[in-house]
Amino acid sequence: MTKQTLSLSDDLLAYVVANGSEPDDLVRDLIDETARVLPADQGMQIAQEQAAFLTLLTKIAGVRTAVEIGTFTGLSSIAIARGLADGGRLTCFDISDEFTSIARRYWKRAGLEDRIELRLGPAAQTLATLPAEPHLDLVFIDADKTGYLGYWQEIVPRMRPGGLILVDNVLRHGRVLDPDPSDAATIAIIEFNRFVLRDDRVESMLLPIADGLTIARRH
Ligand SMILES: C[S@@+](CC[C@H](N)C(=O)[O-])C[C@H]1O[C@@H](n2cnc3c(N)ncnc32)[C@H](O)[C@@H]1O
Repeated sequence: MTKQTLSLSDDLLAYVVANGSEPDDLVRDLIDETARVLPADQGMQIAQEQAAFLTLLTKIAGVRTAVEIGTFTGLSSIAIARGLADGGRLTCFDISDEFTSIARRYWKRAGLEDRIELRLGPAAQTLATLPAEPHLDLVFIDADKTGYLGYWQEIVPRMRPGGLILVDNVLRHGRVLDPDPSDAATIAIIEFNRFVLRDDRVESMLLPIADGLTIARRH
């Protein structure tokens, strides 16, 4: 028995993906196109095992109303939209028309365009256009790291009891351990993680998947 999460070699990660997270042709094309067209930004895309996890979790939770903050070229939005219950809807927030024009093309190809709505603009402002009452079943936060705490504060009151909030990159590739971090994103994530831990509106844990994924359930 081991008490420690394995650190994955490339081969072991490939095994993990091959055993349950293998992308289909559409997702493979999206990953390839993102790498070809946006080589400097491709690292922003979620990992394949995270995509599979998002789809499964969305199904398990019977999600009907979902929000994503940070869409990029569309991998996580496709993963969530594929898991939605019948009649379910995903609203995506992003600031980039360039990145999301690729996402929109793949939503159409996947037959998901009727389930997904895109709202362009800085999420700090556009999130305020959501109804104020608790109505969200699942939210995925994966945009600018310095904005996380503000997005959290907008989102938590809008979650239904039992609703799930997922937050990506909460380990900053290990930089959260830096005793004197110099980059604003890492400082913001350390503060964000501390805040979530003490937020008694939710029960949460930090999953060591990819670059760290917080999963929180609204009381
Ligand atoms: C890490 S990427 C998202 C990756 C995406 N979830 C995926 O699976 O491919 C971050 C995204 O956040 C967007 N973004 C950055 N700042 C933003 C802001 N202030 N408001 C809304 N979106 C923002 C960027 O345009 C980018 O597409």
